Amino acid sequence: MDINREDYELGLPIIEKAGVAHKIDFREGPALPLLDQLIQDENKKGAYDFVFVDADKENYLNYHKRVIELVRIGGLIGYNNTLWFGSVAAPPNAPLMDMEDIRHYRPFVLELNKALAIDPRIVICQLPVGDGITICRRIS
Ligand SMILES: C[S@@+](CC[C@H](N)C(=O)[O-])C[C@H]1O[C@@H](n2cnc3c(N)ncnc32)[C@H](O)[C@@H]1O
Repeated sequence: MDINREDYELGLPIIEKAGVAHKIDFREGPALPLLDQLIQDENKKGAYDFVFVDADKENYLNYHKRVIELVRIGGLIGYNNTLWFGSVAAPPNAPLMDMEDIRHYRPFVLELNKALAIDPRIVICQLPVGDGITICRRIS
């Protein structure tokens, strides 16, 4: 899923070169209504092995509420940017807080991180690579 087809097409040559294009069912549009459509379909619930979320940070928690229903028990969900350039652990007066994007999205990433940490349906692992990826394994 991506709101922007051009972003998907950017990676498509690599997907084709890897010989896996036939596995892609690309959906263009905002992810929230697309996910809502998917969870209406009982056959899609618990049907996915792995979901990777790397889109608008404002909606990460909304994505989690839906994606948790789609991934199977034992399956994985990855959330990108969960360190948000280190800002999630930085003091409010750290120089990086002067950057508009960092300041704006930080509360959403913090909200997600806190919600994941106490969600009894998953166990989580924070990978401090790149901008931080939280891997969640659904356990119930
Ligand atoms: C940082 S890019 C990551 C793309 C991909 N994961 C990659 O690594 O190539 C973020 C993507 O989220 C998409 N995006 C932003 N808001 C979205 C939304 N509401 N619904 C679906 N996709 C969205 C953007 O179009 C963009 O392609």
